[in-house]
Amino acid sequence: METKSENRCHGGVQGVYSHASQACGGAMTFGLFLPEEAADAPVPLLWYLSGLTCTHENAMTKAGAQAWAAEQGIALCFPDTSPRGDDVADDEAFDLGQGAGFYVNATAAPWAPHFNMWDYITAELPMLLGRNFALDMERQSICGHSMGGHGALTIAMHHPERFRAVSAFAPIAHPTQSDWGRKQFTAYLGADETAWAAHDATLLMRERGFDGPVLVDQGTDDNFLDLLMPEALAEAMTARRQEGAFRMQKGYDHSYFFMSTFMEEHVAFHAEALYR
Ligand SMILES: N[C@@H](CCC(=O)N[C@@H](CSC=O)C(=O)NCC(=O)O)C(=O)O
Repeated sequence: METKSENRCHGGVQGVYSHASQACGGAMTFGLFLPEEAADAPVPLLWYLSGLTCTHENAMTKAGAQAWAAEQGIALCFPDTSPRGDDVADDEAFDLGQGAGFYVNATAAPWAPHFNMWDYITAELPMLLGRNFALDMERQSICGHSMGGHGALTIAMHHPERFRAVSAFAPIAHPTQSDWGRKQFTAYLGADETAWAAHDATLLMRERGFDGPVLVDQGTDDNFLDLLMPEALAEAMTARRQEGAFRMQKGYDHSYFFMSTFMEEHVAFHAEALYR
């Protein structure tokens, strides 16, 4: 692992690190914020999964999460959203290929050799973090935005034993029925739609739900509402009687102004679950 940068931040350290990833077949970069408490003992970890076009840097520099994580004594991990590099497949569109890994393991050409973000986020990166930093991996929680909200919800519902809580900002809520999902699943997973269901938050909510609290915030003025399909997830949460809250926030759009507004509440929500 290589340290790219470390900056003092809200009494702790905001680091950026790169490492050779087996899952993604090349170098991957991530951001990790450690609060000052990590100097003395392992601290709980909150994952933040980012959306389309993002690297590890967008949320790290625009969401304002470190202030609230420092207050709660929680670490934050900001992974990249896809494998990168000249030898990695890509597409001209911003919503496919590099910057758009969709948190799945690709099985179809030309994506399969590198696009294994599911394994990267659920297996390889947690192992690396646990071995190299003062993190209490028995206390993890996960959140994300848009494509990252989809990733956070689907990963949490597949790993309820690992994550104490899950939250999402404007998640891609029903990707098997949206052009943000159908296009990428066809490319990464192939045309057989039975392989897609495991990566649809609404279908997973209907089928199994999450064994812990769920918080979803969605802006009413989001320019991508038709693609996100929040109503499907809200309906599934209600039908399952899922513990949690689904909030429509008046006037907010899809930008980081939205996330930074509600980040304090999301971090506090996770802190409550992590310190219970
Ligand atoms: N460039 C695109 C819009 C891309 C966009 O809005 N990306 C969002 C995530 S969307 C769902 O996953 C984002 O987080 N962008 C990074 C940022 O720093 O805002 C277009 O022009 O339509």
